[in-house]
Amino acid sequence: MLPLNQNLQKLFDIAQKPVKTVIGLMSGTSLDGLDIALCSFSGHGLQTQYKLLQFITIPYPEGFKSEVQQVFAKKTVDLEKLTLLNAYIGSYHGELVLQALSKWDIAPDTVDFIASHGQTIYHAPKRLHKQANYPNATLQIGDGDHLAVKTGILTISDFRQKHIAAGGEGAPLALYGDVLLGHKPGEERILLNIGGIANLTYLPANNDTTNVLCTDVGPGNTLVDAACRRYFNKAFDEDSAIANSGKVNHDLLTALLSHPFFLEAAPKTTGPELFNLAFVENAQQQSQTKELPPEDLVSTLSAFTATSIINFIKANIQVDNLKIFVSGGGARNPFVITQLKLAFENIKDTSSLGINPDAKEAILFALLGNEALCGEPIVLGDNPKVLMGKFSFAV
Ligand SMILES: Nc1ncnc2c1ncn2[C@@H]1O[C@H](COP(=O)(O)OP(=O)(O)OP(=O)(O)O)[C@@H](O)[C@H]1O
Ligand SMILES: CC(=O)N[C@H]1[C@@H]2OC[C@@H](O2)[C@@H](O)[C@@H]1O[C@H](C)C(=O)O
Repeated sequence: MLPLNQNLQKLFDIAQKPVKTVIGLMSGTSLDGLDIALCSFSGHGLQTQYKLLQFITIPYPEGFKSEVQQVFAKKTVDLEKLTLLNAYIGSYHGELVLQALSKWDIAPDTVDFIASHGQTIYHAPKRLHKQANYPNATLQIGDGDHLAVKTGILTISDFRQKHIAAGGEGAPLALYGDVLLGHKPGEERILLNIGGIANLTYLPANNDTTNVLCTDVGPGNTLVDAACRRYFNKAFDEDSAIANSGKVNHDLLTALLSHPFFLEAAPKTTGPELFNLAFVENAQQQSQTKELPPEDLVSTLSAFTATSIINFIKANIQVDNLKIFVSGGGARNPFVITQLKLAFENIKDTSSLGINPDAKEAILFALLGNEALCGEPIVLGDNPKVLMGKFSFAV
């Protein structure tokens, strides 16, 4: 037999290791920074065991955010800018990984692989683009080859395309991690992530994976963040200070909740391509609330986030003794969490499951990378039965 080339040999050797050291990277729709989770993994599938060894979010500088904003969720963009950002973000994320490793005093060559989500630039499920001849589509940039070459570490990236190729919408991928790490027989659980967009996974007590449901439910923080940027020159509503200083306008709230997205059957996905300030202005026009004071707008948008989550769960997951575990930056938004607590008895953040709520999505990508390298496709109802991710070698 011919020897494997060095890249394939390395891949084979890593796949055989009983314990792997993995970096999971997530750069979400909030554009707040890069989440870096250093984990160790052993096993795969339902036997997966992981430990979070280190976690950091490295905030993006304002200059970087505004560059990305130029192409983010925009129908029309400067194609040169997009091309430049694809290479730049890959290499920049590589630099941030090296910074984090140096801070933790960990040598890059002790990391087996990086699993990188990249930066979503445009999410276009058919429900949004409505062009019969085109499939579901999504675009994440920050090419894995640049990360691999910059860090010298094998990189797995671009996880969402296979999900679409196999019939999905490319999201939410949380399902795969939530089933492997968050399921407990005998307990009705929801794992709710409130990031830029809110999504949830329902894990039934009877262990029936055909009944697992994972879907986006509506805006998480994206509208509140956008209103804070426009009216208060702030990146977000820290500790709900603005929302708590305003009043919820119920006419506007009703108009926001009347969007057909909320009546569509789950699973479904969405993004800031739909939930943006133009959508809010349209609802303000419908409800004749264009003159609303900005703090009332932030209150109403915060109530919109909470109410759309509450409505979805009440309409779709009618089970007794439901336990809800929240993650994502929205878990730190007191206004939203207070409303959720009024609606549901049993709600905590995912740290009570031993899962760091800020790190959960970065851990998810580390886990998906582990599956890509040494897992088997698993059956989860009608969800695509695939292993996702593309391999980039450092040499
Ligand atoms: N102290 C706080 N008070 C209020 N809101 C907060 C606080 N801390 C974080 N947030 C919210 O959380 C957001 C960041 O959330 P997160 O990092 O989960 O988003 P993301 O990973 O970009 O999202 P997605 O899962 O949609 O890709 C901030 O933009 C802000 O809206
Ligand atoms: C296309 C895209 O980037 N979607 C994100 C976004 O952020 C939250 C929600 O919308 C979710 O569907 C998804 O991310 C998580 C990690 C997921 O796929 O589970």
